[in-house]
Amino acid sequence: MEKRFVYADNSATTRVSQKALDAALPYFTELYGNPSSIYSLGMECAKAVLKAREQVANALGAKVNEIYFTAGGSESDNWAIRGCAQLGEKKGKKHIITTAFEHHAVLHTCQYLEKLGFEVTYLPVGDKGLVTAQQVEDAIREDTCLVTIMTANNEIGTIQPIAEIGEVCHKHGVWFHTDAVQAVGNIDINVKDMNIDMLSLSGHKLHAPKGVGALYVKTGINLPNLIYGGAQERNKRAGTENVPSIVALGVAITDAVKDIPAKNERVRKMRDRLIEGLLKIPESRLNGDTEHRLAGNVNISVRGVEGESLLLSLDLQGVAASSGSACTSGSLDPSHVLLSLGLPHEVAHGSLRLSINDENTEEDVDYILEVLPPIVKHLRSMSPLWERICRTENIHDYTLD
Ligand SMILES: Cc1ncc(COP(=O)(O)O)c(C=O)c1O
Ligand code: FES
Repeated sequence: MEKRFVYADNSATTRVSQKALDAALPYFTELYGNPSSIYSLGMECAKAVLKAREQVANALGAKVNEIYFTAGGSESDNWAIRGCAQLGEKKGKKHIITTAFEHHAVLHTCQYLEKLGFEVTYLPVGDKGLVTAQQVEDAIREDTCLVTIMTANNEIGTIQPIAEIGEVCHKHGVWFHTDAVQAVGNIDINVKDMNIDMLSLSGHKLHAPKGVGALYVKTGINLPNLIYGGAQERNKRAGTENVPSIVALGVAITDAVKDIPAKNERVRKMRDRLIEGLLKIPESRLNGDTEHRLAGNVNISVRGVEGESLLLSLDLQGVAASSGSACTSGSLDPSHVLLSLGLPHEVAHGSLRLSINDENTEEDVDYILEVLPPIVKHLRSMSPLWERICRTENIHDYTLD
């Protein structure tokens, strides 16, 4: 098969759609006003920001004044969690519930709050990467101010029972925030039906640019500022708006939430063919639940090889993928998500995430299935770790066949 470029890392980031780019471009050139200015050029821009706010609100089933634009998923997570902690502290509530496999934007914020005297419960996610509403209910205490649990995991794609978790939180009068950065555009979301009080999303995961995102905050929650210094975002988030990116986010999210079931059916078929093909590699396993899983997520561990080596070899063949998450791929530490499933370090290290979407084709799948197994075979033939595994576990070393 001829060498081709296959982008299979859509959980790391996505391409900006042509439509989103076209909508944004005039706001760099002709329509460069400051939305706070009162002359026409400024007001044009303020109108564009309002339209984008309506588009984001519609995509989530929220009200326009419940949407705040931010600089992305990490900022939204920080704002929601630190804001709720501040509100909770005033009422003497200094306990937070989250899971062991959240994105670092959530985990590191929680760890920071622990240093300030908060107590955090990190719920275990089991070997499938799922939590239950019952686990949340059992962990709620008198002094719990916030539950923050991601809608879909960025590494293994597992989808949590958000509506049930939200219901339990409301029963006990606890705020519920969800990091839906990986979920928006991939599963249908309605913040009211799903009992969500706060939700983080990020533009670059849904075909808008990097560095723009939003936080949904339910009416009635008076979240304190994360950034002070101006009246933007209804006095809550200072700083001149990133108008072109906000416009692009409005357009991109409107498209992203259209016809999700139909889009997913096609993506899921490709994903399942990938999984089936890759699991033919001896001593490989799929990480995370098979059913409650994003349609485009494949996460496999291949024993006896390093995830990093797999990535480099795949890159030479034109395939862009990821090992663990984008941040962890730069380091040699195994992913905290895979460790939270109970995988031994050795297995977690040999993990590969392929995240496809509706821009991928059946030919992409064919290509990955053609190039990956020989890469594994080659890497194993040079791996002292694989040799040791074969020797100690009496596995037939097929790389020598
Ligand atoms: C689940 C999750 N939360 C938060 C983020 C951070 O988003 P951003 O890159 O927009 O700050 C990411 C991106 O990797 C993510 O996957
Ligand atoms: S990009 Fe997701 S872990 Fe950093």
